[in-house]
Amino acid sequence: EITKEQQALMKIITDAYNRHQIPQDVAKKLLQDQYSAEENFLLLTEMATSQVQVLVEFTKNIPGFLSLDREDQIALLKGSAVEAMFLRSAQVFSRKMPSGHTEVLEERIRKSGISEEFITPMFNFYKSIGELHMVQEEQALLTTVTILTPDRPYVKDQQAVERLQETMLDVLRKLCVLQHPQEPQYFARLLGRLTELRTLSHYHTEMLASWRMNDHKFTPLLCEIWDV
Ligand SMILES: CC(C)c1onc(-c2c(Cl)cccc2Cl)c1COc1ccc(-c2ccc3c(C(=O)O)c[nH]c3c2)cc1
Repeated sequence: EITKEQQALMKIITDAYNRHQIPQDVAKKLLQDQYSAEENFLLLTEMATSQVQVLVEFTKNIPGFLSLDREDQIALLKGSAVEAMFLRSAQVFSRKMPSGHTEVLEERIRKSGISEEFITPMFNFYKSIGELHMVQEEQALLTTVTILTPDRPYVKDQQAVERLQETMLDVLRKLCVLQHPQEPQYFARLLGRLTELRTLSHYHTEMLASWRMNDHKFTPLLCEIWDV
């Protein structure tokens, strides 16, 4: 019983999610043939920077987001960027990119100076997302729900964010029932992934600290969004 408004909302968000992707010429750089830890780190930094730009554009298309307090918009983007990028890169793995980016992306992540203690949970997450076989509407809405998390640091008007997130959760819940009728727990499993994302986000903070200790440089955009 998805209403007409909810269908319109889902279409806006899914179209925006599909429209805002890393440009193919940037994604293709993953296929170049240098595989040193240094080269991998530089390429992943380029991917992440491009992905953040794509994420900012996508977020502007979330109905109601631009009506939030300007500083809260920034706080939501900073607080959710890593989680949104885990979701997006997870979809690259589960989509089994035809252009073979999947294997190459995995290879570069595994050999970019990330310690094994973070690699294991990261790829377990990628596997658990792949097993959900989300349709693109679910992927777009799950990313939107993640961005609209009210309890990020420095968010002032949490109620306003909560109202928006609840609207999106209601659509996502109905969509899950429609798309996975044989699995009544599917929506709950999706929300369980959001908990896993928070844990990965904490690991990511340590990954950044370790890269910085080894004198790795990030781009100005990543320094701004990750306060590094
Ligand atoms: C600063 C660097 C070293 C970093 O720090 N933490 C992480 C990091 C890591 Cl290593 C894992 C998860 C999240 C983050 Cl932020 C990263 C690298 O982040 C990314 C972000 C996004 C892609 C990514 C997205 C889409 C596509 C795509 C398509 O859509 O067609 C094709 N190729 C894609 C590549 C890859 C790597």
